[in-house]
Amino acid sequence: MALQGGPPFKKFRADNNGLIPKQLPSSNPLKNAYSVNQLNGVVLPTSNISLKKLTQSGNTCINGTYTNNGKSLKTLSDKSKELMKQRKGLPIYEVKKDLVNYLRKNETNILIGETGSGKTTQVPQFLHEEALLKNGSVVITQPRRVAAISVATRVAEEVGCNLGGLVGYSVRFEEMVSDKTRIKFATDGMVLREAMLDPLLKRYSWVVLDEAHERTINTDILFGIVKKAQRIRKEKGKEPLHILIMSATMNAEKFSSYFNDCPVLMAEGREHKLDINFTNEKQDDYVLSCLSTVVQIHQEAPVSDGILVFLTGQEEIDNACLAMSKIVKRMDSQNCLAMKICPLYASLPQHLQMDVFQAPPLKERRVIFSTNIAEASVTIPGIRYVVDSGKAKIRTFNPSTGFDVLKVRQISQAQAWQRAGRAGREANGTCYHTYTEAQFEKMTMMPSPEIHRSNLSTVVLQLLSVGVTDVMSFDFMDRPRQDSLLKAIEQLLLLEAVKKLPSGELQLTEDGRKMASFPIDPRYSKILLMGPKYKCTHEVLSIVSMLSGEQVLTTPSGKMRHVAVAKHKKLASVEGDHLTMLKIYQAFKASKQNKAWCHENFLNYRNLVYITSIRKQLSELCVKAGLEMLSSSDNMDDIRRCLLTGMFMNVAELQPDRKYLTLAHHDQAQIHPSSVLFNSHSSYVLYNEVIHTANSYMHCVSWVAPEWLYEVAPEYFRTHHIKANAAVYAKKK
Ligand SMILES: Nc1ncnc2c1ncn2[C@@H]1O[C@H](COP(=O)(O)OP(=O)(O)OP(=O)(O)O)[C@@H](O)[C@H]1O
Repeated sequence: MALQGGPPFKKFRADNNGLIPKQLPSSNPLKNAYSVNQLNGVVLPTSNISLKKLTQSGNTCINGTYTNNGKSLKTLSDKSKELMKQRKGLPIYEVKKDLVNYLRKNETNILIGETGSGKTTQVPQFLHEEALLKNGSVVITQPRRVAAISVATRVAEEVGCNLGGLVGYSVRFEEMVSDKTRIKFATDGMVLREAMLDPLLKRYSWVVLDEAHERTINTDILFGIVKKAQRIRKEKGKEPLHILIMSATMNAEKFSSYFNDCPVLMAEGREHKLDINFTNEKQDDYVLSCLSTVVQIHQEAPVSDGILVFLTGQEEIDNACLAMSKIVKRMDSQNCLAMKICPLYASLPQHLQMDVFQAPPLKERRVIFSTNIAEASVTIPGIRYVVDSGKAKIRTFNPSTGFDVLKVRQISQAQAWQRAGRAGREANGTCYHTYTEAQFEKMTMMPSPEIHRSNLSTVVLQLLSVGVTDVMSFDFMDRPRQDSLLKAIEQLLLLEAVKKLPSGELQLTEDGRKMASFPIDPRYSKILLMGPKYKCTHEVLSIVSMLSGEQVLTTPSGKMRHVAVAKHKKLASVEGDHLTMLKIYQAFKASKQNKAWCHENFLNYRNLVYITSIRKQLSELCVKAGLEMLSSSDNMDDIRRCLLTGMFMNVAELQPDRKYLTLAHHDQAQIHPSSVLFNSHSSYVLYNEVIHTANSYMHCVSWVAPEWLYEVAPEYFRTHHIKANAAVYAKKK
């Protein structure tokens, strides 16, 4: 069929004209792509054990009866029998006996196995079945909530229990656990929070740090925490804490050396074949390349074969979904198969995220456009094809502004491999990387540790709350830069979240302890803490929730653009973007969360619903922290004063040339055209972030009075001089 596609479609046409994506040998698709050993870039220490296919232990399911320590538990249903058959087919299951022996022998192990080999779902069950948990339980960390929930759901099914029974999960603001839970999947952030209350992690006999290669901040901190907990438990003669580090793609030598030269176990083999393809030529537009690849697959593959496409962010994904549905409509008229298109990103309401883990539709092809939240750990039913753009939004810290920004960047080889690994899980699979093999070779092997790319104040706060007082000498696997750590400490000192003891050690203040209980930037939690003082807890809760969610204004292109702009203007507040956010949130609540109202006003309904849920969760934490829930809906000044208590480091002053100068770093910046204050010239403004493109733009801006600055943070503004400061200061004196 003829697609009106243009060059990118052509590039992927399988028409033997030299434009077919390069296919690696199918007999051993990994051979010419990359293998675990190559990824390590090192020869593994000789003590490492390669777990080849060995005989099955097979002692957990005898004639359809599930046993634990020889005790018959229950007869398996047909579904469970089928699941048991699937389990036994997994490469990890085949080496169960050997693996369990090694795990029993060593307190710390590293396990490397191909994607889909069964590490995440099987190893925790082995620990339970083989009584390695003793009286404790195992927690398996995941960098993302969607993985924690979906894997827990699968393991509960395999074990034959309800979620929250023997198998449970714990993610931010949501837990499915009970006294019976022995196998718990949790986000790394949740385990870190548990460590704040119980630094020795006493309830666990095993901690499994899964997808360790991702090197999220939380996982990196956990490395140090579990290592220390293991050592102290040993010194105190307490029950040992076993540590297991797992991934398909990791630098084994580095991890082994950090964990006291622990052994590295390698489980070889994969259950299903995976074909890896690269393009022959560089692509100009990765979104278009992904769309054209999907179209090609859609024309050729059976309807039951699902496609998972990796793009970078919400907006791009929403646009890709829209573009795809238009393409399919055109194809429909030419008798093409129907397609169900699903977005998948973190700010999507959870029930929609989990929808993709349901069985795929029968008569439509399912195509999922996802961010990297589906990159590791997950098995999405029906996915046989992966299309990888090679890009992701990656957190980067700008030390001159003090802010983290998400930027579209090239992924690492390890991430490319993880993405490919989402196909070939239930059956043979194929991955199309929409970049050349030469481009792949140039990618870094591993993602750089997030701790090196982020605002460290949250990290320092977390370290202090788990009792690490000498932050500068914490056992980091990759130590953050000294100046970044010092800057983070300085920010926390300014926010009065920490204080310096005469010994030089840092101590959390009462406010700091409360701030650490909020899973948000310390600047935002400080604002919430100050809500009662300015009698506006409710208002700042709404604003902070809006700031923590995704963009709610939708601005279509074309004719409707000016209609949207006019509608948005009606919701604008003259005080600035923060109070505009409040107005929008309040109007949404007043509409009773009405979808049609959102549509009429060009607001993203889904994002507003998500923000409502964030607000609810933060509000519960405020109550837990003992904050008075006060409201001053008519006092706009006090609300901005309160915002300043956390954001006083983000103030800019108008200069005679009508540009602003940030007081923290004396950088020139302009108000971004999307701000309601664009074109206004208030002497002082509060901004949320400065984004550097060709110009430096302040985003999310509100005007503030100079005397408020002095009231809110007198010390800070004594040293960060403002023109009006001298007068105000003199008056106060
Ligand atoms: N929700 C699910 N539905 C169907 N099959 C599943 C599901 N979850 C897991 N599986 C099966 O179990 C296999 C092993 O999954 P598991 O997540 O344990 O592998 P893994 O080795 O941890 O992979 P990765 O390194 O990619 O996280 C999958 O390849 C798939 O065959």
